[in-house]
Order: sequence, then structure tokens, then C-alpha cells
Amino acid sequence: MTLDRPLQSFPGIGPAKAKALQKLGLTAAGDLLGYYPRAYEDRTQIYPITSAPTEEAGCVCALVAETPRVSRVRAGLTLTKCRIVDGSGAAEVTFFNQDYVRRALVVGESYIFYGRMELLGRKRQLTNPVFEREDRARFTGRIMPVYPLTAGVSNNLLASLALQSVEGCADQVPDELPPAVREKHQLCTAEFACRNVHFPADQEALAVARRRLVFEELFTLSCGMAFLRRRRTDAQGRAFPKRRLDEFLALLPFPPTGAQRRAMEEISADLAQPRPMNRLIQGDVGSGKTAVAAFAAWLAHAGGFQSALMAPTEILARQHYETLTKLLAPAGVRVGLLTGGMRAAEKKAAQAALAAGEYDLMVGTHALLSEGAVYQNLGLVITDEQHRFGVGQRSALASKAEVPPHVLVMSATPIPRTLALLIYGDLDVTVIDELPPGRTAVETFLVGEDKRARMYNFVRKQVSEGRQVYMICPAVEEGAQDGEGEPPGLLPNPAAELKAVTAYAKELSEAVFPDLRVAFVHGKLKPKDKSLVMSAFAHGEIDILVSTTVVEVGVDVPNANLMVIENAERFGLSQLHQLRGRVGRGKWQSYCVLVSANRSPETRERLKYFTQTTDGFKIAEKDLELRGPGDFFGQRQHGLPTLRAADLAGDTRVLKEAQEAANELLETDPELDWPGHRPLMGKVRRLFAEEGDIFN
Ligand SMILES: Nc1ncnc2c1ncn2[C@@H]1O[C@H](COP(=O)(O)OP(=O)(O)OP(=O)(O)O)[C@@H](O)[C@H]1O
Repeated sequence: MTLDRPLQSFPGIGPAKAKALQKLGLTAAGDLLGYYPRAYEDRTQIYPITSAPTEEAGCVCALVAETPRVSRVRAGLTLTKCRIVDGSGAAEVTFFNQDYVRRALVVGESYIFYGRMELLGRKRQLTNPVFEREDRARFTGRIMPVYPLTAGVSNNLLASLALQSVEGCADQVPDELPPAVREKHQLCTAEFACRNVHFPADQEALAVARRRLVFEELFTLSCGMAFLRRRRTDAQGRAFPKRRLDEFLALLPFPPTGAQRRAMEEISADLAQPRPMNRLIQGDVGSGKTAVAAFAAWLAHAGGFQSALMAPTEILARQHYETLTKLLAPAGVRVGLLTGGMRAAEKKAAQAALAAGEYDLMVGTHALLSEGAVYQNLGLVITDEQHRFGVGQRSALASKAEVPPHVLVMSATPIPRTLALLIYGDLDVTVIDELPPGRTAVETFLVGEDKRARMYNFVRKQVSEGRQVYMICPAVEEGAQDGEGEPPGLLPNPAAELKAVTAYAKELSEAVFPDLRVAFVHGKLKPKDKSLVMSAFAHGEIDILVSTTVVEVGVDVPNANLMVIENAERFGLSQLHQLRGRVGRGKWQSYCVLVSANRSPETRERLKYFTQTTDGFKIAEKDLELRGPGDFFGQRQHGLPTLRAADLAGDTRVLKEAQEAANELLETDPELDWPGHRPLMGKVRRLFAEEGDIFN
């Protein structure tokens, strides 16, 4: 067998199965070898029947003592039963709706059964166990892989295909790690790793195999990231002439905080160097990162350079556009807007003006990366992100400049240092650790259904005082499973009646607040409609905005001082923090009300913690602790390529080792073009393939 043997040529794989497998990205034997189990079932230990564990599944090896009997319990339900015996005693095995068992189990033959033994009085019973003839056992008596599945593909099918592939061609898996790296870090061979990640000889072999694969993946990732970074930082950029900070501060409607001023000074020093800046501004929600970005764009403009600011959502891009226009137009900075949601004619006009050099600062979404966006003398690239942009997108924007531009990244999410290093490279970090003055902490309450009427009264009171209110729900339509920005890993609780935006807005405007101006917004609206609603809210034309988490990122309406979050238990802590950050941005005392009928002690503890804490870093830590790293870094929130073996948060020690090894290797062979390193470069390209062709 060779690695490219099509799965369709395996026994028992017809067109339908092949199609289902393709959904998992599996078309050939080699694909299967690279499709790693997500967990394992330890089926090594074989117990005597009388001491088989009753708490968890285990294997017994026993003789079939009688011909299995099939009985029809009722229409659609049959039972197949028989007795099995070993030296220690006997048990009964029972199968539901598996009539084939009658022929599959032969009296007098020995089988291995895997399942959980139940004790019914003095009787022992196994229900629906997995079984195999002892002399042909493949999936019992060993550590069994558990694969990620899809409809039409069972774990047994994948395990059987994987076993055939491992036996047929594990020895052909190319070893793409340079031998010197493998030896230095004491890693096993590719073949050993392949065999043991699928069918581990024992737990130790599994650990050895896994370490190699995790290392290999993180090493490849680090090589790619270092490669990209070095290309940028080695390059000559352009220095911007220094300007007096006071000139810019005169444009601001407020004096800067100490932290903002420090950030501006650091940026100003960076931009005066010909080496391209690579700086991350990390500041809690509402800390005033926009003014800092505006400063950088102002400096670029003063030096004769164009800037681009890319935001993760349409709403945010429009908001930045408005704020920055207000702020910078008086200084002669021409601000343009380019988003995917614009009408075709509008977009065309914006692109033409951009290409003609009529804008000094272009604000937008991914549309800034489109072919039609042509820049003139692009000197500064700012991304405002919640780690939502991929590596490819970030470098695509930078590559629109003729000379490597200065790069500024703004983020409100605290991330561990090792990970920041990997994502952003050798960046300089500025922390804005001070909120604008006069902010009072947002008072946060947790209420149950019984306080709904009081909560509505409170909403009414704020509106009567001229304020505005956000009411957040987790889903778009009644019964919908996910509102956008759904916290990864939080499973929907089917019992909880989810407040759905459209239905809730209707109820509020018709029954609860018929005299108030209620509107709604969610991610599934057309961009144009979304921005109409948002801009009406920003201009005070709407009292109550019912919304999904689309307002989560960066929306800034200082007059809004109350946020009600329905089904609060459905949101992760970091997400709640982002949401709450939408209020408390003006001079009024602000409030956040979490509504939750969920009585589970964990949920109450989590939400209670949130009502007592306003520090974003503490909340992120707690979130990590409660939800686990997998969720925090799940769903490509980090913007890195998808990893198969490694867990970025869990494998930090290997990550560090792999990073160092990558840097060391690139010092000796910066382009990875020595013949021995070419397979590795191929691997780097494959890992980053989903980001587009970024290594050319
Ligand atoms: N020094 C300051 N003094 C008073 N108000 C300020 C100051 N800096 C910023 N603001 C105001 O505070 C609000 C929040 O600022 P901004 O939108 O820049 O926050 P942010 O850091 O981008 O937050 P988020 O992460 O939530 O997007 C804005 O209304 C802004 O005008």
C-alpha cells in the first residue's frame, strides 16, 4: 500500500462513505495517518468476569456458553441474549436491536467483550458490548483511538481504516524534521509517532509519539512565523519625521490619560526609526485605544504617508471611521471608508479615490485587502482585533505597501506571553493600564426571572432620564442554536428558553415599552441595515437596542448607561466583560444587569464573580480557569493556522522549546533552502496553506 491509495479502494468503502470521509478531509491512506485521535480508550486490561469494573468499561475474555436467543419485545425492539463464561464465573450479554449477533457469536468460541459490567442483584450483565473473536482481536486488548467524527462515519470505520493504513504504509511517512533537530530534542521517528498516535503500544509510547507530533507542529508553526517576521523586521522601512505631541493633543476633546500619553510617546519613538515598528497596544475595554491609533495615523500623515486601519466588523469599521474623521479632519487628514457591506457603486468610488491618493487614512474591514484596494505610499498598518485576523490577512495588508510598513495592533484581550510572541512575533507591548478619569465602575447585578418587572422599570427609569439601553440576547431567532460570536465550547442548554433577538424586540416594543423607541440589530442583518440602526442608536434616536453579541467589540455610545444581558449563563466571562465594556463610557453611573434563571451552583458562582470584578485581566484568568484553555483559544480566536496535534494553551512548554529550536535553525539557514531543510519548508507551506500564499 502507498500513502496515496484512495480510501475508496479500501474494502467496504462505497461512494457514499467516501463522500462522508471527504468531509473530514480524508481521501487517501496518507490523510488518515495525519488524522489524529482526539482521545483514547484504554482497552488493554482484560479482567476476569467476576472482577470486571462496574464503574467504567473494561474487557473480559470469555466463552459463549449458549446459542444467542432473539426475542421481540415490541414492534421495533428486539433483544438478543446469551450467557458467557470464563474461569471466574458467568455473565449475561444483552444486545438491543442487533439481531446479527445471533450468528456472530458462536457457541464454544472465545471472544473479548468490551463494555461496562452491571451488577443486577447477584447477576452480572453486559449491555451492547463491543466484541471480537479472541484470535482475531483488533480493537480490544489494546489502547483504542477515538477519532473526531462526522455524520455517516463511525469510530469503528475510522479505526479500521487507520489500522489498515498504519499496517500498510506507516513506514512510508516522510520524516520532515531535520535529523539534527530530532536528535537534539530526543524525538522519536515519524514512523514510530504515526504508529503509536493511532494504536499506541502503551501509554508511554503514546506520550513519546504525541510529544514528537506536538513538537513538530509547533516547530513548523514557529518556523513559519519567524520566517514572516524576519522578512519584515530585517527589511528597511521608512522613518517618519518627529512631531510635537502637543500639536496632536490639541485635536483631542479630552486630556490624555498618563497611559495614553506613554503609548503615544513610545509609538512616536518607534516611527522615527527606519526599522518597521511592530507594536501591540493592549488595553482593557474603554481604555481609549482609539485615540492612540489616531495619533499614529496623524504622525504618518504628517510625514507624508498613508495609513490603513482594519477592524473585525462592519459596525466597528464605521464607528472608527466616524470617530477618526471627527478627530483628524481638522488636522487635514482625509479619512476614507471601505467595507464589504458597501453598495457596489460606493465601493468603487472609495477604491478609485484611494488609488488616486485622495485619502490619508483608510478605515475598513477585510475589504481593505481586496484586489481593488490600491494604496499610495502606505506607511502604517493598524489592526484593531480580538485576535480575529489570520496571519495571512495581517501580512496581506502589510504587503500592500511598497516598503514594509509600521505595524500597530490593538487588542483588549489579555493573552499569555508565549502565545503573544508566537502570534505577533517579537513585538513590543504597550499596556494601557489606566481608564479615562471620571469613570465609575459599572454596577453589576445578577437577577432571576422573579425580578423581571423590576428590571423593566429600571430600564424605563434610565430612558426617562435621557439615557439609552442595550438589551443583549444569545440567539437571533427563536430556537436558533447560535447567535454570532457564540462563546466556543459553551453548549446550548436546550432547556433554557433562549431570548431571541427578533421575538424579544417585538415583545418589548409591543407589550412592555410601546411608548419607547425599540430597535434590534444582529449579525444576520444586511450590513447596510445594521449600520443604519447602529448610527441611529449612536445619534440617540433609539432608546432601547436589542442585540446579539455584535455590539461586543468596541462599540462606543457614551450615552448608553445600562446593559441588560438575557440568558447570561450562556456567555463566557471574557465575553461578558467585552459586552459590559459597552457601558460606563460616559459621565453617568452605569449598570449591567445579568438575567439568568439558571440555578446550577457553578453558573451562579461564575456570574457572581463577574458582578464583583471589573478588572479585565482577572476576568480573563478566571475564564481560563473555569472554561479551560481549549475554549479560550478555540475557534481560531488566535488567528493562527489550525493545529492538529498541539494545544496552544496546554502545550506551552513544548511550544517554548519548539520556538527556540526554530530560531536556532533559522539562524543557520535563514531561507530554509538547504536540501535537508526543504521538506520542512514544504511542511511550513502546507501548514499555512489556508492563509493563502504568504511565503512568496
Ligand atoms: N483621556 C480620555 N479622557 C476622557 N475620555 C476618553 C479619553 N480617552 C478616551 N476617551 C473616551 O473613552 C471612550 C472609550 O475609548 P475607546 O473607544 O478608544 O476605547 P477602546 O480602548 O477602544 O475600548 P474597546 O476595547 O472597548 O474598544 C470613548 O468614548 C473615548 O472618547
